[in-house]
Amino acid sequence: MLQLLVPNFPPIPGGAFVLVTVYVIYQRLFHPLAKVPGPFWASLTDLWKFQQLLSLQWPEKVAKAHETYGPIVRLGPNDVYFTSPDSIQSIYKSGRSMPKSNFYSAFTAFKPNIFGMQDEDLHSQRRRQMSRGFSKTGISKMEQVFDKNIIQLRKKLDKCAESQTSVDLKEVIAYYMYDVLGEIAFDATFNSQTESRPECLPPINEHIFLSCLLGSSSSILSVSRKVIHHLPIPWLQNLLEGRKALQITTEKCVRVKMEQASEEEDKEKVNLLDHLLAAKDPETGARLDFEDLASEAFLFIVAGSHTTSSTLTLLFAHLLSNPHILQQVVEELDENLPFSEAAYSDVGLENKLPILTACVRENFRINPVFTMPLPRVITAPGGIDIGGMHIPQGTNVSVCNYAIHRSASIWGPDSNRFDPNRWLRNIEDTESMLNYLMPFGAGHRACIGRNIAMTNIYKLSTTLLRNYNLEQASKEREVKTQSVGLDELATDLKVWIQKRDEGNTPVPQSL
Ligand code: HEM
Repeated sequence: MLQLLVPNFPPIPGGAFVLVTVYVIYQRLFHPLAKVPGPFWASLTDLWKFQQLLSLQWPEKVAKAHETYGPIVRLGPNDVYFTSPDSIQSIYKSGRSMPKSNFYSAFTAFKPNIFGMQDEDLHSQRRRQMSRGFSKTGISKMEQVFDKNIIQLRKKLDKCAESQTSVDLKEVIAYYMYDVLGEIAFDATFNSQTESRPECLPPINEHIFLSCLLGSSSSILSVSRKVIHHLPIPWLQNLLEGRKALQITTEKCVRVKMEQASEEEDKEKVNLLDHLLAAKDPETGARLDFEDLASEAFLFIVAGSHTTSSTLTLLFAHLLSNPHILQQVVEELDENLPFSEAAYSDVGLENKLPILTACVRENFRINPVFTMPLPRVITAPGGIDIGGMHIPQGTNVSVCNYAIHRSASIWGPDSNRFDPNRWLRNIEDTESMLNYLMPFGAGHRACIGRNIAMTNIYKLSTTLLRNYNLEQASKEREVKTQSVGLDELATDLKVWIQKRDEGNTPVPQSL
């Protein structure tokens, strides 16, 4: 009798249809985040994020979603993104009550390192163990490594100037920064400046892209990490091979360093790994094991080299695309720095060079390179209010730095324009704008390598702009980027180089 009343649907698709309908109705109408606006598909599935990452335009897509839906946007079934003015404080500066989400587990290559750790106690212990290496005193001991590598870079530029051949600044800066990182991280000599072959550069993009893709569906991470090895998809296998290659390089460097360290117990600690090799657990006195050391060494390369070289390349790209601003920077350098030093010290440069400083900040604002999601989990049992909306416990919440840096309600209607002058108007505006500038993240998990990055940015930009005339070889003026979670200039940055004589200020052709 029942069979006569119930239509004869094939059992599995029919059941699936009902389940999907119930799921959609729940996510759209009854889920605690149902009222948060956002793209339809994003409220149903993490695949929306996956797809945006695949487009290599993730930060632009997040900014666009904010433009369409407002300062609070649901970009995953359990993910909410913010550009409201209070969001940086609420999400990143609330300490341990907002730990990192499971997204970060996707970055684990050996053990979780300081970047990926979700255990807050372990994180603060590791950060203490590392902090001396990253301090101002620690960095001053690295100065000779920076200078030696700048001199090597200058030799390459001198040759190009003499032979009147163009040079790709993006490439030479990447070689410079990789060599610097190898030395300051664990005394390794990568020789990429000497070899000058793109294959010498580490496959950082592969590792970051793989991690961001896997992390975008963090609830199924333990399964996807295993399954991915068996998927016959060449580009995915390529990403896995990239991560493996990075692991092998790091393992080799750490083993060499460990052997040396056992012979040089009392030697002055200059590189970052030295400090970790000497670190002891405050309670047990135990040293870090090989995997701990390799995890952190892996991170130094991944987090330090490409981020800094991309930032520098983008800074040069913006200056070369805006010749009138470049000229102001060069005039400021001419007034403040003696001619022809091999490499300038960065001490005091930020105050001495307000125009360059404004350009550095504006470059960080318009093109922060660390644009991957930086999600935190709300652990407060009753949830918290952010941007005037109540967000329940267990939700992943993020600020995409690219999106908040482009928010017209914070930066004004010209928020998409590279305009360093916005930093030079008055001190009150500058102080308030700095609260919304977060290229290095914010709060207790913010970048520990910030001073290393800033030292290199100031040293290299002043040294090159004081001693060379640079002119973009291509007529392309628009600075286009692509993102695998870390952003970089989408094209090369070919320039013509001319060595400057004292007092020979460049006159850009387009002026
Ligand atoms: C322009 C260059 C750089 C940028 C834009 C940058 C950006 C960032 C950001 C946004 C974070 C925080 C991520 C989060 O909240 O999850 C971070 C963390 C970190 N960065 Fe950097 N970084 C740069 C250079 C460096 C350098 C040179 C090093 C080291 C050699 C470094 C090492 C680290 C480490 C170890 C962390 C984890 C800190 C922690 O969780 O306590 N970074 N970086």
